[in-house]
Amino acid sequence: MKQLPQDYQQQMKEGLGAEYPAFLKTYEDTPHRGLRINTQKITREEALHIFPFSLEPIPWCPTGFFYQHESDRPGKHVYHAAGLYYIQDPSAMAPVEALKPQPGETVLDLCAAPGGKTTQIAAKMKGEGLLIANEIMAPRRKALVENLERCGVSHAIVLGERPERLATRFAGFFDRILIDAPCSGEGMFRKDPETAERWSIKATEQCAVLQAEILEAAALMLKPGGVLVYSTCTFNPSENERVIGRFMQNHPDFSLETIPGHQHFQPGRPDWAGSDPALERAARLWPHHLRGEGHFVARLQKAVGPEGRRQRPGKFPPVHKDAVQLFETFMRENLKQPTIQGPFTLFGDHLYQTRDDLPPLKGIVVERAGLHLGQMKRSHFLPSHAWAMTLNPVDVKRVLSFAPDDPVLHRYLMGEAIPSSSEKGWTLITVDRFPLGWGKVSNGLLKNHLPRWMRWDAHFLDG
Ligand SMILES: C[S@@+](CC[C@H](N)C(=O)[O-])C[C@H]1O[C@@H](n2cnc3c(N)ncnc32)[C@H](O)[C@@H]1O
Repeated sequence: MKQLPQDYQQQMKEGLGAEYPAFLKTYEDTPHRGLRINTQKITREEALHIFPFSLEPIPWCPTGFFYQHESDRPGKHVYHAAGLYYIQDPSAMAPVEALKPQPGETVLDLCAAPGGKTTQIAAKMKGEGLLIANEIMAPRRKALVENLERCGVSHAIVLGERPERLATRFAGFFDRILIDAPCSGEGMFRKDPETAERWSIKATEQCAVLQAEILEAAALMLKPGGVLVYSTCTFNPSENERVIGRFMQNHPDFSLETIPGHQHFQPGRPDWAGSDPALERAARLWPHHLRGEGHFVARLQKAVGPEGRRQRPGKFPPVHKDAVQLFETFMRENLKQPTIQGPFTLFGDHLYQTRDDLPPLKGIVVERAGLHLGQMKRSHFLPSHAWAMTLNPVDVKRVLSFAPDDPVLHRYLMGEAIPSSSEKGWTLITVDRFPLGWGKVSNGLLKNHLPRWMRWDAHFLDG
């Protein structure tokens, strides 16, 4: 890797003292690679049985595994397109393990794109409860939506707001909140050397101001008794212990908890923040102590107390009954039994399954009001990719299933139409029993309905 910024080296040397040479040496090593099994689609046991990769458990995440980058290439396997796993830095799996979201809860992922941690939360919630994924940057939101679709997440709403604006609607609303904060990214210099080029002491100070603002907004949105996890991928104490230390001083109703799995990590460093010894309960993930990049994780609990008054639920635009009828006709014609009930809402001509227990969202950027079901055309309904990825093939009338290495399946993934003698109509394409997308059969040909972002280009499998 290129030269590390001088100021950065100096800062790490002063902080780490005798440990510094071991830390510096990690920049000569190849980063470790991880994937996380998406247990919303496949059990850990079945995954370990069918995945053709050499996997080794990641000690701090039961669904996480190290893989061999050169020989495995999991990003190029059909099972990736089917959302059976998410490729994620091993250390980045720690914050959601610390958050411990449960099925049925109301959870906010406040800085969500590209969705590594949102999909991890979703798997833990097993599709039950409400998951709000917020991402302020529009292009990053697109990647977030695509990852949620690929992983078959059905119970998420995607918003795109500044945290303080969200706090005006969601006061005291969430059981758990994750802040995977924007940061100076020092922990990623090895994996992503460009982050080092953007680094400066001034940038770390600006990040610290932003992080404190985000924490304040999140604190307002947490229910009494709720849990908040704050994480960064930087080593800088000004963005870690100092942000949390100041927050704790100003919020005596919050306590710092030892994170689950703490034994795998190093303690937080109150001595670097001139602050509360309780900061040792936070965790530092160091590349010279474990097989992963640099991370910081702190878990805070809000004291139990009376719940404040919630805003009355808002209403999404109503859906004309003709639109619902068109969708129900589609379900009757193509599914063995209806799998979706309302409430529904329409954004333009796009139909969503949404919720009726949300606060009013007028004026808030809503990227996805729930599960995107499809598009209403004049006389028919065009089903969405997002919905296909949540379906259980046993509920679908026409299914075309392929083995992972079938060349015809690879042509489908490249966006081609494929010959088919199957019955006419909408058909769910699967690899083994896992959905990949829609096709529509007529006149001996299956027309391809994969969205562009899902399609492999001609060189995808090269190299
Ligand atoms: C570390 S990344 C999140 C990674 C993500 N949690 C994951 O696991 O895939 C931080 C995110 O915070 C977003 N962000 C930037 N400024 C923000 C702000 N003022 N408030 C909230 N989020 C912000 C960035 O766009 C970025 O996507």
